[in-house]
Amino acid sequence: MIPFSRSPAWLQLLAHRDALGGKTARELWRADPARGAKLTVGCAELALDFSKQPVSEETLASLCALARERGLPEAIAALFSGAPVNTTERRAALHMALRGDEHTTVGGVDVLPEIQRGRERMRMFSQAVREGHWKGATGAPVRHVVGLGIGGSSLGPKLAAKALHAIADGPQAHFIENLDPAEFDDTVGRLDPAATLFVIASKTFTTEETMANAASARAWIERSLGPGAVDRHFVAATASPERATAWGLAACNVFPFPEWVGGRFSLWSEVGLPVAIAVGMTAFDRLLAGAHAVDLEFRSKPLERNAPVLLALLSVWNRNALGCASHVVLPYAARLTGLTPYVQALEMESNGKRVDRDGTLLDFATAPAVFGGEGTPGQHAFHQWLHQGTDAVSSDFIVVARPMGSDADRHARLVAHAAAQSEALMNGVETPEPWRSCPGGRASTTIVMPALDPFHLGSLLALYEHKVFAEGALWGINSFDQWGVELGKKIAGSILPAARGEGTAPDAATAHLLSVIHKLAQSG
Ligand SMILES: O=P(O)(O)OC[C@H]1O[C@H](O)[C@H](O)[C@@H](O)[C@@H]1O
Repeated sequence: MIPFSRSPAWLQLLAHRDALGGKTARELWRADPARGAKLTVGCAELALDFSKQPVSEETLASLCALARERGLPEAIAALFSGAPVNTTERRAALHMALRGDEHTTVGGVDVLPEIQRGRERMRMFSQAVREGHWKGATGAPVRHVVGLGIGGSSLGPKLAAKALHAIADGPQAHFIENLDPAEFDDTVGRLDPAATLFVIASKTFTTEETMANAASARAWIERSLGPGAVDRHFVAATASPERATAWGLAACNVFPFPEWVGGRFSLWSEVGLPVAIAVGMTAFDRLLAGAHAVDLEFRSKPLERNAPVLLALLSVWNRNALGCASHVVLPYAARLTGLTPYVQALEMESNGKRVDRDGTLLDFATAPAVFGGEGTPGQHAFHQWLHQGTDAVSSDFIVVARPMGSDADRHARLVAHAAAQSEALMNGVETPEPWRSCPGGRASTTIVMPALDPFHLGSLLALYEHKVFAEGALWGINSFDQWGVELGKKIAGSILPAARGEGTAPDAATAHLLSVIHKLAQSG
């Protein structure tokens, strides 16, 4: 395939950009006051307002031509077919199958029966825990469920548990990710072991942080309830069930999920168990249904009205034509605080790549740095950089239409701030005092959710998943592997003896750093 940077449709887009002559969304709005309706697209029950992006209808048409030239419709079809689109690991990426009821084959095997079995086991187990039929070793019902996982095995459940707090009527969900034992101590310090259930979520069941936290949790349970208590206080969600049983879990406490579920796409699988326990399986089903509704649209809607595709095309436009090296995700909802790290992992692990699917070094930029955080607190922290910093940046605002708390007026104020920020970023302001002036011309999309509930949350997350896949397909990269994270893990292993003070560091720079750390450790 011709590299993205040399594809004729892209070269045409660059010429179109030059012809636009830096026209901003503000100028485009002046020229066409009906632009709002034309550039607002529905996605399941979400609405995406693209009208503050510096694009004309012609730009969007050319971007869609780029998508066709890059084979995006074929890539979407391949994704849904169960083909091994994750080429370096020779795996399908079929997380969509977890939220639908279609027969899809992977390697000649229909995956639906296995998925339905898994969903049924989740339903029965979460119900038993929520209704108090599943009891701890002392006979006490579960009041706290603690997810032990990291990365893809934690970000999704953690985000969803917090986002759905308003309907969480089961045991309280907690999450421990860090290798730093302080997080473990601080979390379990407030819990009663007799009423605590741990869900070890790890696709590989080898990840250092998760296994360290699982070992600490087992010691904590055994210390107060005895060695026999493990069976009543631990379950696992994993694609390596044999490792989980080798760890000491009864086979009936292991909830396996298939290899073709990528870590950062695993919320929809048994990894979502802490969420199902906290909000109930009916609500979890709605989360799946909301995501499924987006899957259907992504698969079948024309590119011109296909929201994940348009998000991806605009991202490529901002990144490669307009030079935005960073992208901010700004949910105006306190309960959506987990969205930014979730999207960050999705985008940066999937598309933070420097070679294409054939291994050829790329000569164009890929994933932007993603950061951000909830509005309005971010307005008092990093938004200054958005308004007056020297770098080009694009933004996603996420607004919930219906009030989330008890005070409707405060919700109106929250909405006003979200709208004000995107307007200020687009329009800027010119004043005689240069330090007050804001240049404007910053691109943003606003995603409106009718309500913060399971269905719309599912839709929002699937929207981002498919955006990231489409973007990777346009660039010609494999969005489903993450080899870059392995190097640091390997080096940490070789440094560990020296970090413990029991060996020599593998290189001079590390030896120096460890000596500084060890010296300060002893100084207290
Ligand atoms: O689920 P696990 O096998 O424990 O993996 C947890 C996480 O760690 C890895 O290093 C990857 O970077 C993530 O994509 C993955 O989700």
